[in-house]
Amino acid sequence: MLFHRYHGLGNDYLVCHHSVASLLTNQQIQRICDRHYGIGSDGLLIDIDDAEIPTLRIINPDGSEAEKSGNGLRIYARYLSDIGRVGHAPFLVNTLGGQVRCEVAEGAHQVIVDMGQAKFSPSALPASVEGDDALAFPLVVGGHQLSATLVSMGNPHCVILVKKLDLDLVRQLGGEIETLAIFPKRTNVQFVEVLDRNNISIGIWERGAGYTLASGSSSCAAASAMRKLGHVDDNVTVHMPGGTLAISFSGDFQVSMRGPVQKIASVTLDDDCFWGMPE
Ligand SMILES: N[C@H](CCC[C@H](N)C(=O)O)C(=O)O
Repeated sequence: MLFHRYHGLGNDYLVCHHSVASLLTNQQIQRICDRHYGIGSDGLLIDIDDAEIPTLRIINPDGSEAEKSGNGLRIYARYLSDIGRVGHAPFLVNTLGGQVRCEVAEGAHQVIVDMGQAKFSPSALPASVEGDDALAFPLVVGGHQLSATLVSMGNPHCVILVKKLDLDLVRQLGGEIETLAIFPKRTNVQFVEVLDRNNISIGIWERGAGYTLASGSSSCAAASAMRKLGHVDDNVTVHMPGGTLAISFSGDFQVSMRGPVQKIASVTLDDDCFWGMPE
């Protein structure tokens, strides 16, 4: 079975055709994503090419399915370019979290994705929080008084504004916030420090993946929350441990993301990877 391994700012994914994915159980996908017993990855991207518009499914390392992934979409767009299915003209991609527009820039190392509209209604995540939006609301987690803003990019995000970013706190509290009862489908988590009106620094805890070096939808959500709160302007550089993404806003919180993609390898998986697993 053939997999293609890419990363976007250190948020790495395996890509495979749906004819390969259809042979795999959810347990086997989790094994493939394991960094010791499998190839290792922050998730699996499944290319569904039997429709006129390319369709992407996104499976997290814990086997859960995500509605959208920003780095995943940039990687998928680059993969479609590498296999010659698209050129440099913009094209549409369908995801569970909605249709997006992608463009692979010259040289294929930069990809632009119009990620759709940021939504602030708790019901969009979903989250069981009263009101039309949940902006800078108090959340007590692990004895810490936090200020949370909820955003949907098609997938759910809980954005925590802090004075000073502490990545250890992201690792310490991320999993507890991810699984709070107010998030029936769990949530992605970002801790955000506003550097100035055009720069933010974020730490990421991903739903179904844990701490990651970068996240596209998290960057969009964090920048959108800070814009909604009036802390940033229409163009924001998001600084993450894995690198930076350029986020820009148009209209009513329509979010565009531009950033790099690199191919690492194509990998043929040996069936022995699954030896000893329950049938
Ligand atoms: N784990 C996320 C999906 C991947 C998000 C991240 N890798 C990105 O680049 O947006 C979720 O369950 O919503």
